[in-house]
Amino acid sequence: MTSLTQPFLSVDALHKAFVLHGQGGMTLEVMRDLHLTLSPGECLVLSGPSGIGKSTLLKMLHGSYRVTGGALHLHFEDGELSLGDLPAHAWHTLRRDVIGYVSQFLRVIPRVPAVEVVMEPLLARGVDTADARVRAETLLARLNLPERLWRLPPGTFSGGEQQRVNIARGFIAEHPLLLLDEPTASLDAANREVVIELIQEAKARGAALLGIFHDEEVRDRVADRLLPLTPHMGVALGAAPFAGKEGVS
Ligand SMILES: Nc1ncnc2c1ncn2[C@@H]1O[C@H](COP(=O)(O)OP(=O)(O)OP(=O)(O)O)[C@@H](O)[C@H]1O
Repeated sequence: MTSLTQPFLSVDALHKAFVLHGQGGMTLEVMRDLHLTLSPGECLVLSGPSGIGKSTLLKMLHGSYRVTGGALHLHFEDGELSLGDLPAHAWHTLRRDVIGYVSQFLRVIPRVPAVEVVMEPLLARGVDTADARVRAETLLARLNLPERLWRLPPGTFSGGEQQRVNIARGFIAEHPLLLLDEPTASLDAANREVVIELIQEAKARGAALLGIFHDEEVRDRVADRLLPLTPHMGVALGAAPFAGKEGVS
């Protein structure tokens, strides 16, 4: 991968509609004319009421939902990449090397121990197994996951324990773009603090972060800007600078 540019991500006139095949092909429009830019080292936080399309935007940026109009671009020093028309194998490479995603819930794989779930993104990049294990254990310890759990599959872990495995897996590979969908939702205060630190460290190393945080304290401490999504998405290009309150323009 080559160097990142300013902005690193741009979203122009984005449109999303779902076709509901179970409802006679009815169309549900959830996003219209969304614009945003995101630079390296910056954390942009999406806000707005439930159902407005925050998670849908992250899923389009991670390739799990199709874009129905407009453009998504990543900008590198030697050119730009349009995410709207990428083949599946390109998404695989992009998710491995460029775009990380931390959702609220861990996708549990039966029989795979927690530490291996966390190591996997590094192994996919060819990092040596011993090195990957040390880095995974360091993160799990930092997130206060008891050592006795590291070698167990996380299927039976509590919600907060699973979420910490998920966070470790999401942050371990230091992706240049990180999508965070309520990563602190079921964490206690001490572990929320660790996640805030991980986000601040990611920003310091130049990662661009786009997140959803319902916890106002976390949001206020990590956000450089807020992007309030409004019905029908008349959202101005590049949201207003963040001044500690939602919707400041
Ligand atoms: N796969 C899908 N098929 C059909 N409709 C969907 C699909 N995914 C999301 N939607 C709809 O899109 C709208 C936006 O959902 P989304 O999850 O993005 O909202 P949100 O802003 O993240 O909400 P919340 O804050 O409650 O998580 C909702 O009306 C939802 O029902």
